[in-house]
Amino acid sequence: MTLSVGVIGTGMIGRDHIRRLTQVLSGVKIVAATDIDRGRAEAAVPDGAEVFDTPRALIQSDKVQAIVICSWGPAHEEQLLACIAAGKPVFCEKPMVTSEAAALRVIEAEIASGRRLVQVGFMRRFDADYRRLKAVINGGTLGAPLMYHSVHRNASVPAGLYTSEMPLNDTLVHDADISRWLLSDEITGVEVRLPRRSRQNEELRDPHLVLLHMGSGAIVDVEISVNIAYGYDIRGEVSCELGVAALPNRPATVISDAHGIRQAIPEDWRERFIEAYDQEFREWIAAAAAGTATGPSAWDGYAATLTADAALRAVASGGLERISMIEKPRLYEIPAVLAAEQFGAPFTRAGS
Ligand SMILES: NC(=O)c1ccc[n+]([C@@H]2O[C@H](COP(=O)([O-])OP(=O)(O)OC[C@H]3O[C@@H](n4cnc5c(N)ncnc54)[C@H](O)[C@@H]3O)[C@@H](O)[C@H]2O)c1
Ligand SMILES: O[C@H]1[C@H](O)[C@@H](O)[C@H](O)[C@@H](O)[C@H]1O
Repeated sequence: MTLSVGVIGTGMIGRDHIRRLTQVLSGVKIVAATDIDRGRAEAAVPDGAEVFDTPRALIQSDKVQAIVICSWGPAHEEQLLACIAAGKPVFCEKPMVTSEAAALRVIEAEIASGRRLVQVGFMRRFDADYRRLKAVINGGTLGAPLMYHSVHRNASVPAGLYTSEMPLNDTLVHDADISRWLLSDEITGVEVRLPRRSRQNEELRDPHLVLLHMGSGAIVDVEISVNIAYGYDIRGEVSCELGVAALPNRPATVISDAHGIRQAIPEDWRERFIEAYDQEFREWIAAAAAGTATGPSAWDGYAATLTADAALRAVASGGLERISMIEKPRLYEIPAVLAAEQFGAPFTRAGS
């Protein structure tokens, strides 16, 4: 079966996803698109695909079986709710939504629909290096994870479009999600420290040092730098009781010349996570063709939103901001057998 997909939002990542869905992956075709800038959608779609005037018309069209949302965060809620109301599987780029109330509305609608329809674009979970790191932690030979050090550096961010809240409600959401996933834990509190401000972009508060307090007592520190100039640099290291497990450096050609010996650094996320995005969509296509979703869920989108909100409050208060989640609905509990298949054996202490 070939899954017929409609794309909402044909900006930077929307076009990149259209490229992978038309040129890289199989079992899928782009049949429709829409963007508030109609010309942009027309330029982005393959021949034969229809450009709709509104997201609602695209979602309700009989020719569209599943939807990919790549519009701006504040537009996601309405579009997600329309997809759920139409009973169609939907891949939604992060952030899933931009408020706790909106996240709860999405969760409530999905539960009422009776099955998972929403997959959130936390692509790190599909990256082979992160998956190997999680398998090592789950394997238990290093003992319990105590600290996770996460580094999230962007070379630059678009002036005027990327606002001062976005390091915490747009960028940090990836680190929040991967921390929960790697440590199989929930975030219960957030602190933010503001170092000396970078002169790279005087308009923005940058960088941020964020501390995520996990339910188990583990602590995650996250460096968010969005004007680091030299490239897109993502690092991660988990300190456990008996050892340390870290993401490897990315393989890149080693260049030797008059400036020394060096390796190129990815320019942005499209290059660094290219295989992860491909895998994320491979798994989404299979799930959507079966009428459902896989991987990061509306529950994970909700958790990331709560973390972003708490981080913004922590900047204002200067202290520890607690997070309290609703009880996890059964829809979002991964059946144990599936979890073991996906993530390796459940975590056990070494020697136990
Ligand atoms: N997972 C990742 O690593 C990753 C990377 C980049 C962007 N993103 C996310 O993807 C989304 C898009 O980011 P981008 O960088 O492509 O932004 P962008 O500004 O380049 O593109 C967004 C597009 O959506 C359109 N749009 C906005 N609101 C709309 C609406 N209500 N209806 C129809 N079209 C609408 C805009 O006109 C624009 O063309 C954001 O939520 C962003 O956080 C995720
Ligand atoms: O939308 C992008 C994207 O999510 C990237 O992965 C992240 O590094 C950027 O900070 C963010 O602005």
